Amino acid sequence: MVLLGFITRPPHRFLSLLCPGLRIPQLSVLCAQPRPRAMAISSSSCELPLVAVCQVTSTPDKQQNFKTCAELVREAARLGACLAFLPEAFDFIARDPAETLHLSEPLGGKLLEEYTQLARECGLWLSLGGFHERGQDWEQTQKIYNCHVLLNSNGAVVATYRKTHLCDVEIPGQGPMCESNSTMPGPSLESPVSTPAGKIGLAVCYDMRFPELSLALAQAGAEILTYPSAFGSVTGPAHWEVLLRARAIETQCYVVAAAQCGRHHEKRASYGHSMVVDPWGTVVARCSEGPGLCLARIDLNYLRQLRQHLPVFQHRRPDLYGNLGHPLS
Ligand SMILES: O=C(O)CNC(=O)[C@H](CS)NC(=O)CCC(=O)C(=O)O
Repeated sequence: MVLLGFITRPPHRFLSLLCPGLRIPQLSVLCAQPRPRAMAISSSSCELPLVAVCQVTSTPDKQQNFKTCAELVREAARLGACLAFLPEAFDFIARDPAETLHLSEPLGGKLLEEYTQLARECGLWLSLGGFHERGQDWEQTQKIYNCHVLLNSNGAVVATYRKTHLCDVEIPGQGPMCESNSTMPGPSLESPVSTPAGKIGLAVCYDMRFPELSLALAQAGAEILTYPSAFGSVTGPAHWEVLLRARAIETQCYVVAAAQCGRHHEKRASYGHSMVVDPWGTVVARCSEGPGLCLARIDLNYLRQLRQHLPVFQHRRPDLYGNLGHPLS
């Protein structure tokens, strides 16, 4: 007999963990609870789209960074992923703003061309989480954008989002960050984009601290929120997972966060712990400290059921606090 019932706890679909940086043999199942029968009949897990999250330690060496990212993307494709996510600054992390500007390229430059070839070769979509982009106003401003670029499996640019909240902060113990020294804030949000894994809302790193942005993306139809990041080593342990899980729970979206990890150069290190969070707030895949890959299946039926059972978007009171997160552009 098949029991169709209320979902009493999040049904965990295929959850595997792959971190080549670790010594322990990988491909462990993160959550041991069996899937409720009612969910098992709604969709077979191997038909669900698989996404891969890549964790790297970018340095100022662009060619080496490309090699590392390309290896992970090829591995993601071999494992059956339809979409691979790379972190903020996947192209490079420089030692100072002058070097950042020097190493930056336009979207039509050589590096993006290499990623176009890679997407085509592997036949998967790529979220390039934070490209140091020389925009159209480069000649006047001599500043760049922190641009999240989405490529389809033909290597075509299907969307770009330029980070709107710049990280100008001074956290004791972490060293000052002043992104606006080299970077211009993006002018607008980007409507969620249809991909083989679901509708993706684009953001970058520090943007995750602004729930207004995630609400705007969710209200515009996002099913997956993406926060490619290079989180610091002090804010990381304190805030990273809490913020990502909060964004997932309150928007009822999957959250995919590819992260930088380890030491980039003598002055800078990142926290790592890339993860995928499901709309219930469960971390369904995660990397550890080192470079590597983790994978998760995206179950949009589960997302829709959860939104029916817990209809927070129908319970909002914009009459009390305004229509936060509206409109998109
Ligand atoms: O510098 C580059 O090349 C790319 N940009 C970044 O790495 C940015 C600005 S320095 N990092 C963050 O936003 C970290 C946010 C953070 O750590 C937090 O919100 O706690």
